[in-house]
Amino acid sequence: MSSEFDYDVIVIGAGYGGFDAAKHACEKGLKTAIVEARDLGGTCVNRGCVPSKALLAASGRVREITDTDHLQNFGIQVQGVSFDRQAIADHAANLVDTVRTNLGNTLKRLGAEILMGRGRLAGSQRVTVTAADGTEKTYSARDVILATGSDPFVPPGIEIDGKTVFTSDDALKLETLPQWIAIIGSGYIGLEFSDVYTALGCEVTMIEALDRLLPTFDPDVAKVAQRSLLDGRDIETRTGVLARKITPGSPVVIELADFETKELVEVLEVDACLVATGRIPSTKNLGLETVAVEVDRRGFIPVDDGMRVLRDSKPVPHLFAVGDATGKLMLAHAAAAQGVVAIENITGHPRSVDYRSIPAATFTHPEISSVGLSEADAKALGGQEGFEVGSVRSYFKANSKALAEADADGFAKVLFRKDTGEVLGAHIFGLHAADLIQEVANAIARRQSVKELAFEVHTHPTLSEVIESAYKQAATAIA
Ligand SMILES: Cc1cc2nc3c(=O)[nH]c(=O)nc-3n(C[C@H](O)[C@H](O)[C@H](O)COP(=O)(O)OP(=O)(O)OC[C@H]3O[C@@H](n4cnc5c(N)ncnc54)[C@H](O)[C@@H]3O)c2cc1C
Ligand SMILES: NC(=O)c1ccc[n+]([C@@H]2O[C@H](COP(=O)([O-])OP(=O)(O)OC[C@H]3O[C@@H](n4cnc5c(N)ncnc54)[C@H](O)[C@@H]3O)[C@@H](O)[C@H]2O)c1
Repeated sequence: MSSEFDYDVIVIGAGYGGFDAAKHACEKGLKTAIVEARDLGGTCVNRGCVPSKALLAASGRVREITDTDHLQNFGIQVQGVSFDRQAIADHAANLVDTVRTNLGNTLKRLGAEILMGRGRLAGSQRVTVTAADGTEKTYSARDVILATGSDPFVPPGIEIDGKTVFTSDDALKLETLPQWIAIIGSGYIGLEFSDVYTALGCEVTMIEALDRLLPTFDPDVAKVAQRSLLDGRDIETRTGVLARKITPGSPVVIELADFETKELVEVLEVDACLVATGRIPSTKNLGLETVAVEVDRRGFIPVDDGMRVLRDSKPVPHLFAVGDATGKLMLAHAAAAQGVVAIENITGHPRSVDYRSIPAATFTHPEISSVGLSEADAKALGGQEGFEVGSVRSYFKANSKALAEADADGFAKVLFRKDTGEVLGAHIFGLHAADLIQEVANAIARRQSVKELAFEVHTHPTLSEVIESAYKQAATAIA
């Protein structure tokens, strides 16, 4: 026990960022407390990754066994497929319970103290916790980690009733399957839910403010993904239009305005609407003013790559922040990695987060994944540092395993330095892209060159040979 302080470390927020920080702190022998205002596990476990992947798994099965054309390739006929919406919803809810319980048990087993309530800074090295009954208690800690995560962003003019107009928080409960649903936003959440809804028989209209769909993805990957995941499923789409007013009810009324002129262009009447327009940090009322820290324009806590909170661009002693609240990469594994890095620095082992090697995946059928630099950023870096960027594509239709699965749509694009061969990034659309990206992520983490990677032997026949083929093409291109 720390004699001077109540705890060595207090973590505010028990999402993946906070959980991994607290877990690693306990493993390092630190006296640790973790404060949570809502549910252990945060967004990912309760309202994010975990339930969404459960819905995608169940609806994916429905898609598979109702895809008669695909099954025909194997000589299989299936008739009369039915599913129970509530049972699918229960599958997701039960998984959430299991994962949340496991997470709590892990923290208890490791000796972390769980303080249920809302935490806020009360000056340097002090945290006040307000419990649900209003009682307050202030604790001291040598180091404090802010891990308060994020919430759905709802643009002004959009009214949420949680029944007919909702964010992912409510959509994950799968309380209804509307006949016609509009999805606002073609990012991660919009895409994953369009996959779930179309598999379960809903008609979807997708609305995107920017002038192209899937604007956050590699443009070439986005084109192929759009063809397969949206056009191929008869999803109606609108681009360059903002959902400027949405009124819940029956029907839900959506006013669409031109993104540039802001003039009304269309009014849609649908059965339901999912608002998937990004997320904002949960950094209000955190007591940041007590340590004179200012959040940025969008509310994110400024941090360096060692996860130290910055005040006037300089680290604030004993104060760290991790996860979505920092806005670096709003992904569960990124939050977890940041939590571990914060503890390493607290325990005197200097470490920083290597964002370039953190992969991302969208769990549609098939999946989309990426790691490292976009092609535009790679070329900009090349311009600054004086190297040329190479780009190769390897297609699933040339892969025996994908052909055996009769699921050979897609490709992997690998970006590399033409001088050294160092891998700079990869963007994949295709079967199991979320698993395939890890190999490239590991290569980027080690700053490896395609010159060596091209000689690494891959199991035949596996989808991993799509990456092997890309490495070989890249090595040949610079030989
Ligand atoms: C629908 C959906 C699907 C997703 N799918 C994926 C995926 O497949 N893969 C992936 O990597 N990421 C996914 N994400 C993103 C992922 O959920 C987040 O990046 C991750 O949860 C961030 O973790 P965090 O610890 O920073 O914050 P959070 O998980 O948001 O946790 C923060 C916690 O802090 C608590 N808190 C906030 N303020 C206080 C306070 N003052 N006092 C005490 N407690 C407080 C909150 O109650 C919450 O429990 C998904 C997100 C959504 C919405
Ligand atoms: N598989 C995963 O890892 C996963 C899954 C879901 C969510 N997430 C995380 O959650 C975050 C939030 O996801 P998201 O899909 O909500 O955000 P996003 O930023 O990925 O996409 C939001 C989209 O909505 C559009 N938009 C914004 N306002 C609009 C308006 N008024 N009208 C029309 N379009 C509008 C934006 O142009 C953008 O394309 C992601 O950034 C990601 O980090 C990750």
